[in-house]
Amino acid sequence: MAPELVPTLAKSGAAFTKPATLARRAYVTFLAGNGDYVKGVVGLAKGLRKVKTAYPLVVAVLPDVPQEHRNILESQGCIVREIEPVYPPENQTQFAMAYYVINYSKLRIWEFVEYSKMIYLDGDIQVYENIDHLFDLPDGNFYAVMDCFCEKTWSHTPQYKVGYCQQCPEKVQWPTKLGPPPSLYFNAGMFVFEPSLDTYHDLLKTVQVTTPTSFAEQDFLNMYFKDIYKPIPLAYNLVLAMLWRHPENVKLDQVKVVHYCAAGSKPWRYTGKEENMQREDIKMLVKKWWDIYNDSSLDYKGLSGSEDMEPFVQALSEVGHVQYVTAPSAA
Ligand SMILES: O=c1ccn([C@@H]2O[C@H](COP(=O)(O)OP(=O)(O)O)[C@@H](O)[C@H]2O)c(=O)[nH]1
Ligand SMILES: OC[C@H]1O[C@H](O[C@@H]2[C@@H](O)[C@H](O)[C@@H](O)[C@H](O)[C@@H]2O)[C@H](O)[C@@H](O)[C@H]1O
Ligand SMILES: [Mn+2]
Repeated sequence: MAPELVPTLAKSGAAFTKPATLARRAYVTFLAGNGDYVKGVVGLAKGLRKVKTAYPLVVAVLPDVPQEHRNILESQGCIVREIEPVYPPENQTQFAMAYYVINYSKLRIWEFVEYSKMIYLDGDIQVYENIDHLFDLPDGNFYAVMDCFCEKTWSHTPQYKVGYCQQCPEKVQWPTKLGPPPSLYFNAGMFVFEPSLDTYHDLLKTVQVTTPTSFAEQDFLNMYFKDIYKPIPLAYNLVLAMLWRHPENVKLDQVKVVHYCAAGSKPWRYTGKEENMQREDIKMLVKKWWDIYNDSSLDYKGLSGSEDMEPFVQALSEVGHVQYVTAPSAA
């Protein structure tokens, strides 16, 4: 049964179109376990509300996410969808982080075909400026931001060993003796994609015949979407290590999305003890995350709380399954 669509009324007013012609778009994130990542997802839900996105946030939860956490997410206006885990084939691979094995379950989001276009965001991401315009990128491609190969987590790779990084390909040339340089490689913490059952079934079939590698489903997605991957600017997914690895590529005041993936940078676990965690920019970004997380004015107020919701909209929303799309206000 299609999930209850939680209408989000954009400040620009809402236009109604018949369900058949809805622009079915949503943000989606992934939550596993009964630990503290739920704080990341609550922060993300509040951050998206703060930037007045016109679209809902779907949370794909593994069965081990407790009901209490699901209730918290629903109380924050999220659409909670339970998914089954996806396990890679038995293997001897040493993942860069042991828990990365659970990230293969992200692949279930291709099954969410009630949406025509989705933006995936890790739970350790925060959106500080509206990025709804990314939904208008041309269909048929996979959009994401290029990653960096300079962190120790990459020390097992040939590019790290020769000092090559796609973020500065002119600095250390890719040695021709190693063949062609690696294809452009994206960080899988944020991407724009189109759910499709054909793609979904092919992904799951391909995973079972693909030897896992250290960055788990990120490596897999890069291999799978290599031919249709289109890089988008770093402003849409600032992998924090870029601040010390490639500062020349970062214009922090233009960054719209921050990915708290550097060791020790998860705001809800931040102690400041790890390498680079005492940097002023890191401390500022962690505070920025907490300011949103702690801002009760950003809590979801449900339908009754949307005082600017016209009575007509209120009545319609009570029949459920209505998704609002933004439209230029008449004024
Ligand atoms: O215990 C966990 C580990 C990961 N995740 C989800 O999986 C994503 C990817 O893991 P993580 O962001 O820790 O990887 P990183 O980007 O730091 O390498 C997280 O953002 C969460 O959305 C989760 O829900 N519970
Ligand atoms: O399971 C593999 C993970 O791989 C990625 O994280 C890594 C990777 O980007 C490295 O390149 C960075 O060096 C590292 O810091 C970062 O944590 C995704 O962000 C995450 O969602 C997930 O897919
Ligand atoms: Mn992440």
